[in-house]
Amino acid sequence: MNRILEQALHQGGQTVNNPAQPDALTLNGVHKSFGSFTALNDINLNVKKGEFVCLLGPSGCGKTTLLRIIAGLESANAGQIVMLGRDVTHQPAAKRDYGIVFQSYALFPNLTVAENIAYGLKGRRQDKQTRVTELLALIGLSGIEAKYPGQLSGGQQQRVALARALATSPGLLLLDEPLSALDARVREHLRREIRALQQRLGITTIMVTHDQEEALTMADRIVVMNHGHIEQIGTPDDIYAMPQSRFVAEFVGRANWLPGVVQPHGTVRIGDTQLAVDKLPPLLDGRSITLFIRPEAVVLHAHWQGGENTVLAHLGGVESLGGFCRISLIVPAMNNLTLIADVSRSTLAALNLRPEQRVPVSLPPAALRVFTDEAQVKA
Ligand SMILES: Nc1ncnc2c1ncn2[C@@H]1O[C@H](COP(=O)(O)OP(=O)(O)OP(=O)(O)O)[C@@H](O)[C@H]1O
Repeated sequence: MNRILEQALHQGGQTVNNPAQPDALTLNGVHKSFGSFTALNDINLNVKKGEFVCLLGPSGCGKTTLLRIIAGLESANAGQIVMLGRDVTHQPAAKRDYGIVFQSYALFPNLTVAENIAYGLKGRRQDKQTRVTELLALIGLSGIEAKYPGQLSGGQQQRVALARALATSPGLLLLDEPLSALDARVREHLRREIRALQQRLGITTIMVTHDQEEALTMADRIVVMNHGHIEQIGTPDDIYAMPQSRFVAEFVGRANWLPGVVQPHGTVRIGDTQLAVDKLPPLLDGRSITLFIRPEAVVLHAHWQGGENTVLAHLGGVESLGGFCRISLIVPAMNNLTLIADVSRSTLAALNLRPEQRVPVSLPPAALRVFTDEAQVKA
């Protein structure tokens, strides 16, 4: 029997799901208020074993509060928390099987690396030493047992904090913005390391972040939060390509928003331009809607060839963003609307753009999504 499940049954935890295949974590209707302020409202989430889930959202959206509720460091006002089939809603933190890493390194400064890692371990001294050696090898820092946290870099301290969180082989790893105090280069490196380690160990992980790039590159699934509720749960691809709300579309990646009116024959009119849209939802005739398209889906042409959804634009500006370029374009036939297009450096070179030039621009019908008010409308 699974060690954690066995432990759960010994502890007398209530088995809620099918014990043969329980999810690593289930949240049912979690609610949290601080006085009259609602920090979390009706949070429902299932996390499968071995999954890496990111809680992503702007400052104050409730992601840390949710992580703390999962950890038992904060209590919910309503709802249920189930870990591996065991209802832990009313269990204290010490009875929940997880390791946690916080943003600030939270290592004991007066203890050595070995003592920090072994802090939560029980058993014989020799066994602890073996485990510490094992964990230091796992995080690529063998041989630093005797050092103190103050003698380590920020990235090294976070890796030690990670080793400490993994020391008891917990069923769940909770990470609260573990990389945000580090500089960009170390952050990127550690991102890859943490993800590789998580996959190697197959440990279910929930990470809080406000950094969309971190979530998109690390997570199996992303939970996008806003004002205490979940806006969308999906894979990074889903979240990026099929945002269900305007909030998600704007928080994750860049977007062009084009206000238009749906025409009876199934196109969308913006100024003097009629745009074809794949899967235009029915029942919208005559309604004002907003079209959404990602900047990299906008296609620029070196020469006018006409074609569907192709218009001429004035070049507004070109911004170099390292690996790619962001081009702003003003479209007279679409109420002088400004479009943003992201293109590779080689595409830009091939286009050979000149300031006075009119650039043919296509908006592929398959890349256009229809939003009314705040939500995406699907056909
Ligand atoms: N102990 C508390 N007492 C009162 N309000 C709180 C408390 N803890 C959190 N809040 C409020 O609840 C909201 C959510 O806070 P939380 O820390 O979960 O947000 P967050 O999404 O993690 O943001 P950040 O990235 O800035 O940490 C915030 O408005 C915060 O001010």
